[in-house]
Amino acid sequence: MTRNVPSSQEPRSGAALTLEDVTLTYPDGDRPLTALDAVSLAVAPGELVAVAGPSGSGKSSLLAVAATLLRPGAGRVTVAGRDTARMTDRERTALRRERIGIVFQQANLLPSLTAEEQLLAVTHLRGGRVREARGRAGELLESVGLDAAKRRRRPHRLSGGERQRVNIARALFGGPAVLLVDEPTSALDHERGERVVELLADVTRRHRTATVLVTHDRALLGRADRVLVMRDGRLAEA
Ligand SMILES: Nc1ncnc2c1ncn2[C@@H]1O[C@H](COP(=O)(O)OP(=O)(O)OP(=O)(O)O)[C@@H](O)[C@H]1O
Repeated sequence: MTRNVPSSQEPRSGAALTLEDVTLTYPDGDRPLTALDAVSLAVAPGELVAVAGPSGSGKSSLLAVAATLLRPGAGRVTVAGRDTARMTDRERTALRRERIGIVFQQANLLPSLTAEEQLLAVTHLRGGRVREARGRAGELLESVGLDAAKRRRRPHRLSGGERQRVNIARALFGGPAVLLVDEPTSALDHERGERVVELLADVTRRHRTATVLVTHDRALLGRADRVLVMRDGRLAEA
């Protein structure tokens, strides 16, 4: 279902994620390579924005800047209303942990932990109470479609799609304002890929995350509220 979300790329007040005129260059011999060229984007809570575009066009760079993993050479990135350039490294790390959920292509799950423990490890890292977190971990895994038996399985006993569901539940566990997803279906067949994108649309609405989904797969774009295309480091409406 497409919802009535303003289609402007201009940063709006109330957006959970904004990029304003963001430029990113990588060193490349004598001439720096411009991976992001004056990119602006605003994503509202509960909105799913898909970014398509050819290989090497800058999609992963966009996610890395939004995740505050790379600092732009120019422009501004705000997350949950905070200007990330004005933060110390420590504050940025805390912001990333607490407000940003990241889902990469491969579900980077720890082989020795059960699905439930993958989520609880996040609590442990943050110094939270594992006992209280257990109920929430169970609920989240249930909500992404893992029943009680599967929640007790280690990754090698889960399917690729189920592993990606655990990955999504883990990214949601801390209650992020922003969810950044890079090619989540690249290791899945088409039908499983579609179901994972359906799930992303669903969690975006239920958890009110500002979600950016990078995908090569044009067939998956129909689930997004907005589709943008990256070409040579520039972002445009599809
Ligand atoms: N660490 C780096 N150092 C130098 N150049 C880089 C680096 N990372 C990416 N690039 C270059 O920046 C450009 C954008 O790369 P990016 O990975 O963002 O593209 P992409 O659209 O995500 O590609 P793909 O769909 O193949 O993953 C490409 O020309 C790439 O070669």
